Amino acid sequence: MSAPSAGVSVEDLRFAYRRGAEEIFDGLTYSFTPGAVTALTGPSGRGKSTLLYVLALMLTPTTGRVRLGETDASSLPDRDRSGIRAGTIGFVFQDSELDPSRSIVDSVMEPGVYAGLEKGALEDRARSLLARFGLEHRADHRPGEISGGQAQRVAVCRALVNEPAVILADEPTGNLDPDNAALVLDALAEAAAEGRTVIVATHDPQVVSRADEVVRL
Ligand SMILES: Nc1ncnc2c1ncn2[C@@H]1O[C@H](COP(=O)(O)OP(=O)(O)OP(=O)(O)O)[C@@H](O)[C@H]1O
Repeated sequence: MSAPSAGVSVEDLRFAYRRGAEEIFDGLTYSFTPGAVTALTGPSGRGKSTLLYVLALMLTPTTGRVRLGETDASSLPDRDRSGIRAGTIGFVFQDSELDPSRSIVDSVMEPGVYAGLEKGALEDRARSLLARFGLEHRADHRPGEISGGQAQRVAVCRALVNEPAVILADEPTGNLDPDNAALVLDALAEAAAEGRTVIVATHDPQVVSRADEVVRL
């Protein structure tokens, strides 16, 4: 499992989805604090999700840098970026993006399989995470057989399973009732307390009020 890292920062960041399209971020420079939950907030369309994708090394900045620890990750070749992503980053997608052909427990385990973790220990951890979020009875079902809110909690389990140094979550409470939202926020706060860097894009005032730091785009 990965140890918590020295953190994530961006320098003079700009990004455009296409050549000639309007640039997002306008030269953003910011260091995200390890051991803290940082909420990314601001009006729809400002680039909260895009910033998470850039931090996750899924999109390459048009200009500027993304650093993970001491590494300038934005300049690395694709294969190296995939390796860093698998070993260091847990990502909660806004719409869960679970593979319909896999069982829930297999979906939760998948990032650990990519990271080369031992199967038995990985399955135990996946099942205990599902139990924490009240989903142990859904572990052997498929994504088509669970609700949107349950899928969102599964996506959170998937992001936590590797105990990654960096956790990026896109509206992780968007489909949840207040009790389940609190469960997710407790888990993210606990991950931060372990020294991880936790960054959450959100419109949810409950998430913003519980965050240690807030970045408004
Ligand atoms: N795949 C894409 N191709 C082209 N433009 C995109 C793409 N995804 C997002 N955009 C544009 O980039 C800008 C930032 O979008 P993004 O989804 O990052 O904003 P956001 O702040 O997360 O919004 P929301 O709060 O509505 O989720 C918007 O103008 C959006 O239309």
